[in-house]
Amino acid sequence: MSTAVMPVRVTTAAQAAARDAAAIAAGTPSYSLMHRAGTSAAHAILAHVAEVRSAGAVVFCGGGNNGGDGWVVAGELARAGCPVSVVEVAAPSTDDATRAKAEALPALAGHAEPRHPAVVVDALLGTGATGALRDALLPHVDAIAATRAAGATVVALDLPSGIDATTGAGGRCVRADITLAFGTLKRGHLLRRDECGAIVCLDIGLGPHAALDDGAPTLVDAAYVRDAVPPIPADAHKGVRRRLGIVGGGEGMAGAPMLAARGAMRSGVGMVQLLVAPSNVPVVQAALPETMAGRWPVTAEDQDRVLHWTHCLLLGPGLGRTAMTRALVERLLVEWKGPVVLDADALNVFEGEPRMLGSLLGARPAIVTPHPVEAARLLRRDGASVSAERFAVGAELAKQLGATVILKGVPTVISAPDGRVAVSASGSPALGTAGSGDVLAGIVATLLAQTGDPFASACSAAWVHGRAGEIAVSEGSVRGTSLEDIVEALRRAWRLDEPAHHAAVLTTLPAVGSVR
Ligand SMILES: NC(=O)C1=CN([C@@H]2O[C@H](COP(=O)(O)OP(=O)(O)OC[C@H]3O[C@@H](n4cnc5c(N)ncnc54)[C@H](OP(=O)(O)O)[C@@H]3O)[C@@H](O)[C@H]2O)[C@@H](O)CC1
Ligand SMILES: [K+]
Repeated sequence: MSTAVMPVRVTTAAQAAARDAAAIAAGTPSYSLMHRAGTSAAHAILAHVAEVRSAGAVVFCGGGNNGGDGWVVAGELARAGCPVSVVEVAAPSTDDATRAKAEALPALAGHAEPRHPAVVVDALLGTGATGALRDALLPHVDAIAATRAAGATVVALDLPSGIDATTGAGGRCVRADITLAFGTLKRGHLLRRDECGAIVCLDIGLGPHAALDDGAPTLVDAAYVRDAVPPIPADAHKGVRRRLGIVGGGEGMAGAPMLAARGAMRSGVGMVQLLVAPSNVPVVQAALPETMAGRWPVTAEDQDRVLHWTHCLLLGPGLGRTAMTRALVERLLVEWKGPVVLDADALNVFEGEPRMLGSLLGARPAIVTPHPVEAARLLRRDGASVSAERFAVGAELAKQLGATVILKGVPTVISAPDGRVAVSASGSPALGTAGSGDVLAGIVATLLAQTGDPFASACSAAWVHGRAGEIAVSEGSVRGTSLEDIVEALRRAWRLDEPAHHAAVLTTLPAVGSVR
């Protein structure tokens, strides 16, 4: 079992408040959390938008503690010499916000007003907001948007106002270029990447209370993957790097298993064997000469050959949703007791029968990789509700199947049958294309063959796949990035490096929405 450390949690509004409360109960004064949040935010603004020193900032403060954070930011920026003005949308209604305003006012007194501010700080609402934005705030949201249109960088404190921290719901809301999240990432951030811009999670001094054991998922990052996936030893041969059998590729669908094979080959696999429709064997062999190709294992002899050879089976890519598929998958799951990854049609043929699939999987290391529509099919519910409740649905499916579930999406949620949940937020819209899931399946099956740990393999594969998408896009554009580029970018993604950041920064996520 992996001993990986994943310090950043993904919380609901209530889980975020519980962490603040736990730190306060353990002796940290609540104002010190607000002060730390505000000063760290001011430092982040100075670091990200150098022009704020000369052009200044305008800070929109609401009446709650999010507004209090805004007052701390305003005071700190003024003390750093920036021109600063505050738009007080509501007078402070909490003791901490009242104190924050009182401490900021002397620094702001007599300060130059920014004429063309470089930064607009959104401190209207944070995790305490409920329901849609009240009408009284709409002119301020418009004013923030207008200043952004004039060239200012919008920095949201904790989260863009108007977005529900727990559900991501919300119609009108602030559109931020940078969101400075306090202590934890909120689910709403990951569900509304377009509005959050780049996300920087700041340490506000919650200490061990940030990791409160209340089921809040952990965020997968490069450090986790470095810990979970062992380096390839100097004397590794193809047996050490493991052999992977991929069963897929029905007529007209030879591409899917080949993409899975290419994901595997760019993730350190030792050998791949593709078992496809008889008519596809020559094309697969010609396109990927470094793999072995054969026909679906229908006879006992075919079956023995692959089952004695492989360390892990990946079933599904391009297999086709047919009675033959159901029979083949069932038979292989009975004959093969080792690790398996099931994707696409290997899942689709168990529509409405998760318990049946679970009994075939038994207690072996197993991973399923549905997208929301496939998960909906398995559970016989609608796809929209699966997306909306992805945190709960992933966990439910994992329990029913007794397998680790990668519920793909933005964000991807990984659930283990024992209740562990993680989130992978790496990625780019460039990954939203046919064949992307096949590449992921090849990566995850390789890691499962090598580590035997389904949860660590699933988390690591999801993160690396997303990271390859980020890298491919950073070197070009979303529109111009093909799956080819993403497979190629795995080479870089597997370096598992991450941007060096300041000690007060817990993690960063790049802006992925509205990026060309
Ligand atoms: N110790 C801590 O907890 C720490 C908390 N921290 C910070 O505090 C934030 C949470 O603060 P919070 O709980 O005070 O709530 P907050 O987000 O300011 O909103 C409440 C205000 O919004 C109003 N309002 C509500 N709904 C609305 C709507 N739909 N449309 C319009 N208005 C609406 C509501 O009005 P009311 O309902 O009272 O009339 C009230 O005025 C958190 O995100 C982080 O930034 C950090 O400093 C670290 C320490
Ligand atoms: K805000």
